[in-house]
Amino acid sequence: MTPRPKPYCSGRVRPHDNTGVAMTATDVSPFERLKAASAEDWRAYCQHDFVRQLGAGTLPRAAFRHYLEQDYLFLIHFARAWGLAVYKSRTITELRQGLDMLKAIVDVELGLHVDYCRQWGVSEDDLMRVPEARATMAYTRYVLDAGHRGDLLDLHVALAPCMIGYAEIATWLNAQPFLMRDGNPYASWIAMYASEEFQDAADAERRWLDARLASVDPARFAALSGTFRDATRLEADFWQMGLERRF
Ligand SMILES: Cc1ncc(CO)c(N)n1
Repeated sequence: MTPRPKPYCSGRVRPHDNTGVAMTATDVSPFERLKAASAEDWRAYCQHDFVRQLGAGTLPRAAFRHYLEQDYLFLIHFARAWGLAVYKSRTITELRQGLDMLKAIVDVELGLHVDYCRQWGVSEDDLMRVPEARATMAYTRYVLDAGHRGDLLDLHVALAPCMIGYAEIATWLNAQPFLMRDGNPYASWIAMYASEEFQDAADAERRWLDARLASVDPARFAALSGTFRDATRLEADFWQMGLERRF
């Protein structure tokens, strides 16, 4: 049951050049500083019990199914967020980047998610009738509002816990001693986010953020840190919603 990796990174998506930033071995990249400013929240999200149980293979199937159903609704709003990124674009390069992501989610990823849900006993009809959980509303609408209020950088920062977080979670899980390596029912989920394609997309996003964050002043950085922290806490709530099968 190995779904194909999600096609996040199409050929035309190119990260911005980062050569204007002088890096030495001791420098911490701007994105790492953003994470460090919310270190405890970031850890609570990436090492959440849902994630640990998924890695250990002990997560109740009903919790995973509930998560998958809500993630379908999440993906619809995620696509809208990239539509908003298109709208908020000021250059053709930015516009293409948003459009490529929007197309990848709508044309391919949502279809793959539906196929994947079917393997877990959830049909497309079921998915279309799923009531939206409050944690799903909170997270997705928060991201969209951050984009509406702000500019493209605010929107990308709100999306960073999702794109970069899942990549880091998969990498972290694969390095844990508690990982169930044989017969883990969630192996294909981990493999999808550990895939080169998803990791490359997350790297491109890190580079884009590093380039943009390098030129912001401290007040703006503090405001963006607030957005990043909020989005990170809402991602943690999304795991908790899955774990407790809450609406
Ligand atoms: C809630 C959530 N966050 C991030 C991702 C990664 O795309 C996802 N599929 N769902």
